[in-house]
Amino acid sequence: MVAQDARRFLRSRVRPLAALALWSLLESAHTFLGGYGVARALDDGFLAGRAATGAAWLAAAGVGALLGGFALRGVFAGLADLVEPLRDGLVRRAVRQALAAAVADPAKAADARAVSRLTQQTEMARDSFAGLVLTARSFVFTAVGALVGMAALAPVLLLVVLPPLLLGLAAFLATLRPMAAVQRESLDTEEALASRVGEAAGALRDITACGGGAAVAARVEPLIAAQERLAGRLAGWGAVRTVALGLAGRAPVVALLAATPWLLGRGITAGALAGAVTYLVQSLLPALDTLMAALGSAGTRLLVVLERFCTPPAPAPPRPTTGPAVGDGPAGAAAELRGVTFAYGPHAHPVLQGLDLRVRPGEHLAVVGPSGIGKSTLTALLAGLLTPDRGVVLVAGAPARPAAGGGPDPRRTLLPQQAYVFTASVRDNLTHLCPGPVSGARLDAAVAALRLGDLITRLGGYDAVLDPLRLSQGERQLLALGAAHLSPAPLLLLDEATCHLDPEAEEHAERALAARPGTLVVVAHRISSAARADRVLVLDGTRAVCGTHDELPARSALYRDLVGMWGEEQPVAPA
Ligand SMILES: Nc1ncnc2c1ncn2[C@@H]1O[C@H](COP(=O)(O)OP(=O)(O)OP(=O)(O)O)[C@@H](O)[C@H]1O
Repeated sequence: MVAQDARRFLRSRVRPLAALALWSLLESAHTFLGGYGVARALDDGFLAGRAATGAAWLAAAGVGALLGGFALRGVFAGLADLVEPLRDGLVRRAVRQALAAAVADPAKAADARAVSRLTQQTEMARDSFAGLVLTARSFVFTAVGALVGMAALAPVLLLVVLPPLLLGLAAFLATLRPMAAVQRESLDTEEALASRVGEAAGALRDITACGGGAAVAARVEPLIAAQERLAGRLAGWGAVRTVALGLAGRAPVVALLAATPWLLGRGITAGALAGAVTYLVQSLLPALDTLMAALGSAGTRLLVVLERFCTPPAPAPPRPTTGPAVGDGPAGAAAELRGVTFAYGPHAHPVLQGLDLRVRPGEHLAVVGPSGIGKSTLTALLAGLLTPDRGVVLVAGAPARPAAGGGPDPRRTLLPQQAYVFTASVRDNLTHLCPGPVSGARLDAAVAALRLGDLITRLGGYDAVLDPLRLSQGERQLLALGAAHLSPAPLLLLDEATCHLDPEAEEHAERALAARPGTLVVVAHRISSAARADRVLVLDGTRAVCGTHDELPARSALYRDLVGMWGEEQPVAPA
């Protein structure tokens, strides 16, 4: 995959590659002149007693160095044409992958990996690629310049220098593939180890409480052992690579020195020998060392980053579902859960699992179930205060999310058991969920609907300032219910928001809120509250059943028990 993409990219960048090659060719002239100038300066100049000629050849080598500098400037300019498009392409790919993931699962929070890909990883790929191109190109053209120079001085020099150089390079190239495989395996093991240790770290308290230390250690230790073994293998390959490099870089110098008497006997001049040593020590060795360092660090980084980009993201795991949506109805639901699974923590038992639910516009739905079964969790998910681990929660067709800016959400109002009342006028307490001013007539209508008149008179009228500490729990709940009635949100979620009212006041409040335009979801505190609703959702472990109060006893043993055990006026969920 990476190789295929790399080939396609390089084919699309023929012009910048050709420009780089031309500049590099000019740079190799500098290498050529470096050794050749030294040889000629000795043979034709200083050793022949012609100092001026010697100095002229040295000057020519100096001009070669200037030419090399000029060529390097061109190389850097051409490099940008090759490297920047790579970065742009990777950025495009990262954006496409992030968008595809967001479209596939709109409720999921933004993937942090996408941000890392867009910023750090694309920069890393660009820098590594630039470093590799620079060093690989420099090595190739330096080698060409040096070998052509030696051939120009005396072809027999190549006979001595080339075999150890080629042997060393072949050995080095042979290490690339197995070393990359070990490196990849090592990275995979490292990631697996990090994720397993991360899992364990998130559940240390539970592991200790359950005495699960040995079991966790048994899962982690094989990975640590594998990592240690792979680190050893990597070090072994690193040693082979160093030997190969030593062979390619140093052995030609040793061979040349060892063959000097033989070469002198064949008429090779001292100048040619000095030129050859200059090529090896001044040009080839540094280029080889830089290439090795670059391949070892930037090469590995580039390979890993490109693999991350080129491997298509894993498809989202299939959504677990408990069958057809509870409360199926026509499209355009007021609120909807699709395959929702939620747990309080990565290792906690899910409170809801694969729950499908559709609440119709204008419907009055009651949610019942034993204490701790997940009723509040369900309302918090509908309110967008919690995000499902899997699946989607939609309110009026859009993912449920907390309101931007922290203000009241125009799509839903959630009243918890602890009513929110604050030190301000009665009017402010009743209208704080409304975006604009509320007319006196609307205020009066809501107060009448909820029968709050007596309470407000007792408190001193709409403009009296409230002291929340002097209100009873029931009075606070009544004021909060008044605010909910006035709120324009089409979805009203009551999470035991009437638990401090007597059954009669509760019935009146619920009927008033159900009569208000919009949809009402009530976590029922009494069976009478469920009996009033259009439908009842019975939460039973990770199972859920939805139906009318009349049909549910036949369909849900739990509902039958709830009705039978507590009677019509008793709490559904005992505290
Ligand atoms: N913030 C939290 N962190 C961890 N676990 C939680 C948290 N909130 C609730 N739980 C657990 O999740 C489960 C469901 O809780 P939830 O409050 O949704 O149940 P409930 O049916 O509303 O209960 P009740 O009728 O008592 O209010 C319970 O086991 C509870 O202990």
